[in-house]
Amino acid sequence: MSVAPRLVITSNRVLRSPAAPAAPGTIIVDKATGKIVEVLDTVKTRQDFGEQITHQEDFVEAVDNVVMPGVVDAHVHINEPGRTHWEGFATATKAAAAGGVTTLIDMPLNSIPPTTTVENLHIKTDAARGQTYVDVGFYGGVIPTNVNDLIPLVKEGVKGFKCFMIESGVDEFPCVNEEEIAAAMEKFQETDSVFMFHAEQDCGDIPKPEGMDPKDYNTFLHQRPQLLETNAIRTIIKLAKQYPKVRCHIVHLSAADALPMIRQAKADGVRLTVETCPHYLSLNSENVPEGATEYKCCPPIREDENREKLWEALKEGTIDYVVSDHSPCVVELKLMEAGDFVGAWGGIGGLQFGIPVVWTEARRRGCTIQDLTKWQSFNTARQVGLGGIKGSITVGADADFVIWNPDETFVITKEIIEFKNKVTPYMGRTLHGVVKETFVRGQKVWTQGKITSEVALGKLLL
Ligand SMILES: NC(=O)NC(NC(N)=O)C(=O)[O-]
Ligand SMILES: [Zn+2]
Ligand SMILES: [Zn+2]
Repeated sequence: MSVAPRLVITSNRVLRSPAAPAAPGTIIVDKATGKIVEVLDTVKTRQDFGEQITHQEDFVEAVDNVVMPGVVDAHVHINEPGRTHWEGFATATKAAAAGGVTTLIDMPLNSIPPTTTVENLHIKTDAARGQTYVDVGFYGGVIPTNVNDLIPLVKEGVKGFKCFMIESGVDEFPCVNEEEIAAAMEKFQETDSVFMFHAEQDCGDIPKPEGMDPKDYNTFLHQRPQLLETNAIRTIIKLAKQYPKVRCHIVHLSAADALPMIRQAKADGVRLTVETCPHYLSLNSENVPEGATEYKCCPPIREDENREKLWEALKEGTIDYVVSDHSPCVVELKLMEAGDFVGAWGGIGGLQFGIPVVWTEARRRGCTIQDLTKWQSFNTARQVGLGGIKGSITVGADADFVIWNPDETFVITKEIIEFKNKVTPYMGRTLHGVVKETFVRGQKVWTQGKITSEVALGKLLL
């Protein structure tokens, strides 16, 4: 009688889902399908599995390291094709694997062409195929001219749509006005697709930075006040009420001033979800060094007091989850030598460091690994329609795991960064939370600081 080969992982700290704390467990995976077939609540031994273990490395004893559902990073800019020198599929997904991210969802802009038509989506997926070390899904974009492309993109399997309410930073992806948003909502109300907003809206109230020092972070902060975010979010909530069937989502929330409005909208039953990012939860404007443009992103990193309010909102569930918004560019466009905050590209490189950046802050606020799983794996998976498949360790789900040590620290250096352009505001920081091994559908893709799969086995999720 032949036995089905298994991968077995044991640990004293298995975190199955946000519903229960870490506890001893044994996870049994069918190697043929990459699915979890059984989860036991005791730590078994190698002998318990006999011939079901065909290779020594298929029995993994994590001991006191945490075994958690792989992170689902639902907001990443991979700029291939067209701007592959900014970021490509191979480098981005290696960085993901290194950071315990087993699924990422790619944003529709910064690659050329942007993902705004079915044809463009195919150009994107052709570029991705065979290059990804983790699983990758795709968002479509809403721009002024593609209202008739939206439903076809939904049918192709995009995981949602992003639009901008202010210039996006790239010419190929223009922003939309209220009328154009409403026209897109007409389409989306027949679907379950999520409509995501870059929520900054200029109602003629941006002060010009004239006479201000471009190397001073406050000059940039002054140009992107909280008001832009509250303007946009007020508009989004108004439109969401007009189209109550449409799932609306605010990406990368930075402005705590918008929280009362969001709380009220959620209490009123508006279909609204909200994300924030590790940089808004860990960095503050008071500590941005002069000319340090690696900190520039839109909306901006704000004051420490604002950051604490974001933490409160995350803990209470007003903010639903945390994503990287990894949006890098080539070093030159960061204008680091000039230290010009006004002219530099806005976007932060941070994929790979989501777990340690959030965990380092979370642990000193009394949050748990359960919370982290909810914010970075469970809720994000559910958001993009992958609940039950990704984001939890449960029978029938994909065997996507990150094994990590929450108590160990490490230092971020250029040498350990896997993403293409080694620019990040976290450089030199000592963080808690060391990723040891990453598994995607039962295959070990990362161990001991290295990629372990010789071929890129990531799946495109369409
Ligand atoms: N063009 C961009 O990638 N923009 C991104 N830039 C940031 N966040 O600074 C974003 O998500 O808006
Ligand atoms: Zn954005
Ligand atoms: Zn983004």
